[in-house]
Parts: sequence; structure tokens; C-alpha cells
Amino acid sequence: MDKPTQTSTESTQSAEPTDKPVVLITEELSPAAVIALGPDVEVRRCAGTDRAALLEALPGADAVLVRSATRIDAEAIAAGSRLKVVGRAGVGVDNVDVPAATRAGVMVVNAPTANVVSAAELTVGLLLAVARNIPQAGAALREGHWQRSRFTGVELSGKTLGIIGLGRIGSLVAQRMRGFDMRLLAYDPYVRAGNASQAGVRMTGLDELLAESDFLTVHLPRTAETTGLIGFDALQRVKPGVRLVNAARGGIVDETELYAALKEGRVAGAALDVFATEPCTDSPLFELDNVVATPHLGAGTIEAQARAGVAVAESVRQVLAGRCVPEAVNVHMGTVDGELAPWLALTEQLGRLLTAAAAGLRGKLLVKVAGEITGQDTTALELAALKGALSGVVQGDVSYVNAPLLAQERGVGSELLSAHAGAAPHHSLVTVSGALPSGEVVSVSGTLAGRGAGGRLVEVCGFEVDLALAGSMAFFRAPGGRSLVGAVGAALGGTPIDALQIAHGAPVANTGNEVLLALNVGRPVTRELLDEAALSIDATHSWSLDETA
Ligand SMILES: NC(=O)c1ccc[n+]([C@@H]2O[C@H](COP(=O)([O-])OP(=O)(O)OC[C@H]3O[C@@H](n4cnc5c(N)ncnc54)[C@H](O)[C@@H]3O)[C@@H](O)[C@H]2O)c1
Ligand SMILES: O=C(O)[C@H](O)COP(=O)(O)O
Repeated sequence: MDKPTQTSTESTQSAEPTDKPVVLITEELSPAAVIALGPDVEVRRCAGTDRAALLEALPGADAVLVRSATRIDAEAIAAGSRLKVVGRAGVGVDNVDVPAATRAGVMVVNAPTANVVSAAELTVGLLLAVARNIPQAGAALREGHWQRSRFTGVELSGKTLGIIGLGRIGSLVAQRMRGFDMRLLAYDPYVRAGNASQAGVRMTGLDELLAESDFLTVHLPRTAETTGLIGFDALQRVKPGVRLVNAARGGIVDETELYAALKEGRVAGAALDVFATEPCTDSPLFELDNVVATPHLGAGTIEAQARAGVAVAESVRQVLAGRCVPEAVNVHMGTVDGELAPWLALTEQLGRLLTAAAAGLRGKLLVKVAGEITGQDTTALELAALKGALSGVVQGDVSYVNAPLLAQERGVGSELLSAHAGAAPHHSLVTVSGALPSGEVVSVSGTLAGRGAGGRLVEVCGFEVDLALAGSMAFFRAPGGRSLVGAVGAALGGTPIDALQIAHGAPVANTGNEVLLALNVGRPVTRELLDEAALSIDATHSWSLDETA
């Protein structure tokens, strides 16, 4: 799809058939997101929090665009029988069952950087609010109370800020709070201390951070490991009088334990933007004077919403157009630029051909890339070979998303070897190889003849060929030295033969007296015709591939 010039077609949820891919939007997104989706999709809407409506709308959707309030769990993924992508217009994907999406071959994309500045700025606001009681003082004033001493606060300057999770947002918070003359500590076992110290942050263990911090701020993803991390134990170990901010995810701070610690005064104040269950309107925490609360507003700015909406809409368009995106949460394809794209298609075809030649898939798939193309990130070619190889042996859809999982389940491994040398006489070459049960190695190699040109098959099992890798193809390995062409032609009956090559074993490999007969044929060759032709020339091995399907 090209850059959008018109907005997409919009409709409320409808069962009307449409030619365009359907993008289901389940939460409030920036209008810029809908514009970015472009005219080639039909936009439908439903409330993601209305479970019944969501499950009813999902079967008609090719893509679903959500924020944090829509639960895309295994049931929702199963309901989305034609779903190709879940787009999360924001950072956290804890509301999406990513393993279930992966198994179903559905790509999950997010906008990992779109709202981080807004979230960091809200955190700064919450730190100031909890230090100076700003919202409480304002609310009291509106009720007619001019109470200056009641709302006496504390300074940030000179205090220690403990940052739990020094990722994108934690780092932006650190950068900003240095300007407030705070001493910065961070706990994040996955961050290198060297990088942190350059940013003026000292990495510590969690215990030390809890014991030394006057303010704590949480910037973790919600995972099994982080849920309840700031619970009874951690809150026993804090510096008495600490003030706590959580603008990451509800549930990381245990709300019941926090309530107890606030009541006791061990925690002097808390500012919470996120809650274990959202929306949250009647928490006991809201009864406490020393609690500041906002309704999950971290990403709630015009700028962040526009960035997140546009970024994820762009990714969804790309995925619907069959392209790969770097923001995919559950596919790791490296960088895929325009130049690599035709090589992906070629490698997928080679994978399919290999499975046909090897009559199945087992052991390990080796993907060798040589020549100029190795100047690029070729990681994705390994996935492409797996996708192609599996599509011949797996019931149901194989995609870049579920190919590694499906391969793993079948005990099939893969390896990518990339070396500049070894492509001659071609400018670039991809070879996919695997083993037969006998241990014999089967390989197929292909190249692209030029910009916009289709793939060429240049090697099959050690035999040199030069054939278009397209349409229907048939292959026979047979003893040489006889008239094979006439026999095969007769056996294939009226099947039009567009191109036929007889390749002799040497010099590519020691294939003895055997020859390879490779044909581009005008229509798919049935198993019966293939067997008949193979019998007529005493072929030791025959297979066909239909690339028109
Ligand atoms: N309130 C909002 O509206 C809002 C807006 C944006 C993001 N968020 C949330 O903020 C959080 C942080 O986002 P981010 O973009 O900085 O993510 P990030 O992935 O860049 O950073 C998270 C950090 O947490 C660390 N981490 C992971 N598990 C850990 C553990 N068990 N112990 C210690 N550290 C651990 C990681 O190493 C990483 O450095 C996420 O939960 C995100 O969903 C909330
Ligand atoms: O993870 C995020 O990006 C934030 O929590 C924002 O969530 P939202 O899109 O629902 O505001």
C-alpha cells in the first residue's frame, strides 16, 4: 500500500462483506491514526470493554487496534479467525495474550516510544504533586478552605529518588529529575551499570534502593516477576516517610499493602496513575488524604496520542500489505527494507521447494546467503525459509510469526549462514538445504535476475539449472544416457511444457551418471501423472511444486 492520501472508509460494526481489509478500532484513538490507516482499509469500531460486542466484531476483522482497556486474550484471538495483526497504540502489551497470538500466527505490534515522554512528564508531575500536596490543596480551596499549613510539603532537591526499572521512561525520568538536584538510584537487573552512571544514576540492589530512597518511582512492565514486587516485604524495607509514585502498571504495587503502609505512616504519600483493575473509581486508597490519583493519564497528551496512533496505524498497514515491521513484538526479523523484500519471497519459495524435494521436513534447515545481499541484515531470510518449508507440511496458516514455534514443535531447527563470497556467477545467492531420512543432503539455490525480475532457480540437489521459480514445476532424478524428454512428455499427456532442462551432475557435485530433469509446466502436475512420468524414465526421485496456488 502507498502513503494514504484519503481517509479510510468508516463504518460502525457491520456484517456487510467488504473487499478491503477490516481494521477494528476498540478504543479512543487520535483522528490522525484513522487518517494514517489510509483509504485501502475499512475501519469499524466497537467498544473494547464491551466483551460481547468485541467477540462479535472480531471474526470480521483483519486487524484490531487497541489501547490498554481492551483484553485481547486467547478467546479474543480465537474469535478473530482472519486476524493478521493486533496493533497496540502504546507501550504495554500486558492486555494482549502474545503467546496465543504467536501460536495463531497473528502479529502483535506496538508503539514502544510514542508516549514515553508524556509518561515521564506525568511522573514528574506526580512526584511534585505528592511532595507538595497540590491536588489536595486545590480541592480543599474549591471547597472554601484556605489551609496553608495543612498542606505543607517537602522539597525534592537534595533528596534521593529510587527508580525501579531504568528503561525508556525510567531513564527519561532520571534525566528530568537531575534538574531538580535529586540523587538518583536505580534498580534494574537488566541494565548495565556503566550506561546508568553516564546518566548520573547509580545502580543498586532493590534492598539498598528501598532503604535509601526518599521517593520511589516505578517504571516496570507488568509481568509474572514484577506483579506484587512492591508488596508487604518491600514496603517493610522502605525508608520511613518515603513517597511512592506508580505510573507504570497497576498490580506491581500491591494496593492493599500500600494502603496499610500509608495508614501506618511508613509511606508518607503515594501518587498512582495506574491500578490493578481499571477503570478504578472506588478504591479505599482514594479515602486517604496523602494519596494523589489520576485515571491512567500517562499517555494522555495530544502529542503522545497522535504519535502512538499514527505509528501503530502505519505498522498495521504494512502488515496488512504483507510486509514486516520492526515494531513487531512477537517476530524478530531484523531490518527489512525494500531491497530485501523480493529476497524474502524467493527464499520462501526455496523453502517450499526444499520440502517438496525432501518429501517432508526434518532435522535442520540451513539457509546460506552469499553475495551483495549480505551487506544487509538478512536475519529475516531464515524465517522466510522456515515459513516456506513449513507451509507444505502444516495444516493451517504459517506466518513469519508462528513459523519458529511450529518448527520447534516439529523438532526442526534452522541456521543462517551469511558470507559475501560464494555467490559467483550471480551477484547474490540463497541456498536452502536439509537432509533426507537417508542422511543425503538436499539443496536448492535461487537468485533474482534483476530489479523487479522474478526468482530464478539455479541449483537443485547439486545440479546446475536456470529456470523461472514460478508457476507449476516438476522435477525428476533419473539415470542418464537415454531419451528422457520424449518419455516424460508422453507421460505428462497434454500438460504444456514451457521450459525443460536436463542437468548433468558434475561439475557442481558428484552426482555420478544421474541427471536432473527440471520442467516449468503450464498447469499443476497431479501425483498420478508425476508417478507415471517417473516410472517411464526409471526416475529414482520425482516431485512437483505449484507456485500458482
Ligand atoms: N501510565 C501510562 O499511561 C504509561 C504510559 C507509557 C508506559 N507505561 C508503562 O510504563 C512501564 C515502563 O515503560 P517503558 O517504556 O519504560 O518500558 P521499558 O521496557 O523501556 O523499560 C522497562 C524496564 O524494566 C526493566 N525490568 C523488567 N523486568 C524487571 C524486573 N523484574 N526487575 C527490575 N527491572 C525490570 C527492564 O530491564 C527495562 O529496563 C510499562 O509498564 C509501560 O506499560 C505507562
Ligand atoms: O502502556 C502504555 O502505553 C500506557 O499505559 C498507555 O496506555 P493507554 O494507551 O491505554 O493510555
